[in-house]
Amino acid sequence: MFEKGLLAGKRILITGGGSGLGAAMGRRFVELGAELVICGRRLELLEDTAEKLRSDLGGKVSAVQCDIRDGADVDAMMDAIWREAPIDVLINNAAATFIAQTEHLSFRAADAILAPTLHGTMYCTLAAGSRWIEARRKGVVLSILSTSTITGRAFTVPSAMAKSAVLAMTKSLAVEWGPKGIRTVAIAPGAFPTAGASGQLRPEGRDENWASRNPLGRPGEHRELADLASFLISDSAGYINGEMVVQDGGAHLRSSGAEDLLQWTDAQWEKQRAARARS
Ligand SMILES: CCCCCCC/C=C/C(=O)SCCNC(=O)CCNC(=O)[C@H](O)C(C)(C)COP(=O)(O)OP(=O)(O)OC[C@H]1O[C@@H](n2cnc3c(N)ncnc32)[C@H](O)[C@@H]1OP(=O)(O)O
Ligand SMILES: NC(=O)C1=CN([C@@H]2O[C@H](COP(=O)(O)OP(=O)(O)OC[C@H]3O[C@@H](n4cnc5c(N)ncnc54)[C@H](OP(=O)(O)O)[C@@H]3O)[C@@H](O)[C@H]2O)C=CC1
Repeated sequence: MFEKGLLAGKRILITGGGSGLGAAMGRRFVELGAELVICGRRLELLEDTAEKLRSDLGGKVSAVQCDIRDGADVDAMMDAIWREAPIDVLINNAAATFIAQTEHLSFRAADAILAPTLHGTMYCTLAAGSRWIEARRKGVVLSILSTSTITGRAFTVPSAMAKSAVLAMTKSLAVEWGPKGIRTVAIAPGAFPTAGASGQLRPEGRDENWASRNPLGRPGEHRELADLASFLISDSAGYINGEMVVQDGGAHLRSSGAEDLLQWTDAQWEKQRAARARS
């Protein structure tokens, strides 16, 4: 679909690049010629992913441990990256979520979602953007959001709030940083099964028929998202700025994806809380 060297010469940082969609995007970017840096909290996972990419594809891939909830950690990571070479693209992919009845969320639980998904994303964007602007370099920020930015989403309210805020950031910075050569873009994926998303969002007992209710009758494939991301960060998309592309098979036109949970009984929610307390 793409020229082999579509991303040649680009150095890309993916937050949460050790697993799930972050790892899938990383693989595609390296296939297309990019140099990759992946970060997250679990160094062993990151090293394993980086090693697999290097041995499969032969590209330059490095792993950095960083908790994006901590601004000082983000700055230290960016300093270390910049000492080697500046990045050209930041992928804001790391995030957290879980299903819960909102009235049962403690403040700490709300912060557990908002801290990486909103604050961490802002810290990474600021840390990359300020360095690009100081050096008068071009850059691209691609944020992985959600269709909850359009529909809202019951039972994952802090995630919907954080993703909507990052969409506002994407649109606002398109205007403020566009003149400085920095593009900000976003993808709103529908359901792309990953261990992280399934673990947090699809506990045992939740409706199994969600994929068949998608207008296209299937979930997304990681490769499809990775291809869209590759295009959006490439020079071929150089005139796309401030936009969020929805990639969900049309699912959000039908429902937000949380309506099955409205049927859950208090007993089911109680069971969900108890299962978490035991884990
Ligand atoms: C059409 C459908 C499309 C679907 C769209 C989906 C859109 C978004 C998807 C995603 O984001 S998928 C990515 C999912 N991946 C992850 O979440 C991975 C990262 N996860 C984590 O870091 C953690 O699992 C966590 C969920 C953030 C928890 O992290 P943390 O270590 O900070 O938590 P704790 O210290 O254990 O607890 C803090 C606080 O939060 C409460 N809490 C934690 N989990 C739950 C839960 N499942 N339910 C309710 N409350 C929870 C915990 O009890 C603590 O609060 P207090 O008890 O101290 O008050
Ligand atoms: N899969 C899906 O269906 C959908 C996913 N999305 C979005 O796609 C993105 C990827 O999700 P997905 O691949 O499914 O899930 P994963 O759980 O695999 O990805 C989350 C990644 O973020 C990292 N991460 C979490 N917290 C932090 C932190 N504080 N600091 C640094 N890294 C962190 C995790 O690594 P570690 O734990 O090692 O830190 C992990 O690699 C997310 O933004 C998600 O909201 C949106 C809609 C649907």
